Amino acid sequence: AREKRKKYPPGPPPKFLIGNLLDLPGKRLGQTYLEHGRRLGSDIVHVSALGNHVIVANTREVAEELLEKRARNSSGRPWFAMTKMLDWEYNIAAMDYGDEWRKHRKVCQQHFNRVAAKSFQPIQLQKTRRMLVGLLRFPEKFMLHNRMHSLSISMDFLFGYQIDTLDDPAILAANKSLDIGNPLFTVNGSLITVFPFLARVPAWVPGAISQKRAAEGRYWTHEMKRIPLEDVRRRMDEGRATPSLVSQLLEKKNTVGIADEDEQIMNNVAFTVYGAASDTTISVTNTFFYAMSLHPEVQAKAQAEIDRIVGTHRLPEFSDRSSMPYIEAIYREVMRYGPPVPLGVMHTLAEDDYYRELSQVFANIWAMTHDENVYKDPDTFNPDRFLTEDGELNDDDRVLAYGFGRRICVGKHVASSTTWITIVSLLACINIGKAKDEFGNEIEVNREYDDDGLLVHKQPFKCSIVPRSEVARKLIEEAALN
Ligand code: HEM
Repeated sequence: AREKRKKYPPGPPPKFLIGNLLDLPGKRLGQTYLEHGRRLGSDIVHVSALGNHVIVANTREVAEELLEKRARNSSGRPWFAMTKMLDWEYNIAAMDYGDEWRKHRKVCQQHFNRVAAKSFQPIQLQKTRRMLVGLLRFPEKFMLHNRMHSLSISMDFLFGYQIDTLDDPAILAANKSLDIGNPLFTVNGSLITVFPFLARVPAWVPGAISQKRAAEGRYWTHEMKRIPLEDVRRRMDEGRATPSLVSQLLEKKNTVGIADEDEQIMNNVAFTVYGAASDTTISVTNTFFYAMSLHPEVQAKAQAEIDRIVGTHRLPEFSDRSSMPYIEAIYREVMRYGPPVPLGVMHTLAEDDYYRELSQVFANIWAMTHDENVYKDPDTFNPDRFLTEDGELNDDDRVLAYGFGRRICVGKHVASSTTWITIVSLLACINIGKAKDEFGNEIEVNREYDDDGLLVHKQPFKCSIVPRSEVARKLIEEAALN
């Protein structure tokens, strides 16, 4: 046993059986593991509990070595007893490395690669303009508009499903299902839930899911799948379906016919993406609102670039993207400053590769994007760090927030264009600043984030949102008519 122990990198001392479980907070894990690493003088940290091992890679070099150079042995996901109990086997992010995953990933690549992802641009543009209208009418509800925005984009391209309210039953079901399933993907989750006799993990153990909660999870997962599928089928029968990934597949099924397996794969892609695409993008856009409310100087510089390239008499289009390095730098900086999945998603390190026993590796994306040796003053929001002295983009173009290796986010081109068009359209039309109280005093912005161990979200905060000019207001109103 001593031999084995020696093979693991350093970590906080484990307690008998429960190991490090009770030492580990459920929040701010990026920071916690970075601090452990610093204290131990190591860029890899090891924690264990109940016979499960987790390795956290704190630097980009270690993550690239383990998850990219050794990708053949580090592209799996653990077998979760809970995945089955929650009926989460549809979820591509949770599938182990193998043929099943490969087939699903291939379909994702076909639809979400850099070129194919362009077909979603009309939807992204239309929904972004709708968000602008919402902000004009109810600016204080910016976080709700942001949620609607992100969800309505993916539900539209996946199912042609239109969302008009956040009380939409498909959205409620997805939220409930994800609330129960997401904790599996956290460090604490992987320390306990890969445990085959999960049912015996007592309910007081952080992250344990009771049988009752699992049953609830199954119910909501079922609803989350049923509602949009029934909707798209009904609209097709009535001849009023708009083109979407699922409707195109059903169309093909009704004409030339397709294998049941292909239908199942497409459905799984749609169900997975509706979870994977929304909360992540929502988190990024809220971080953008937050950063803008604190940095009027960044906003002014961005608006000068927009006015120079786009002018003030039309709204930005995707074709403007490559002409605006400063906006691109803001996109990169938002992703660096507030990576929505700070510890990424675990990869299983196959036996006999690096360490003797099976373990899960997490890439500490937060630590990498806040590494002082790479990013000076990492806690300061500063897009200039992505520009050269003459204002061109520098070569730091890898967005680490999308993860690593063969499991890297397969939706990164979709995510990038949704985020970009949102950022540039908001900057073009509105000014974001600190809100004022009834006496005209600025209200301090709440800086805290909520954190469920997988995703981080800005806590609600107040900011002021006003049209940049009368011309901008008119542009938004005209866009609403299209
Ligand atoms: C800013 C938004 C987004 C961020 C920050 C993000 C981040 C991530 C991360 C960190 C992973 C895990 C990578 C790893 O295991 O190393 C992931 C996986 C995934 N993402 Fe995204 N994502 C975003 C948006 C999207 C969108 C828009 C889609 C779909 C169109 C998507 C689909 C997926 C899928 C299907 C997986 C699972 C891939 C697999 O396990 O093979 N994501 N994402």
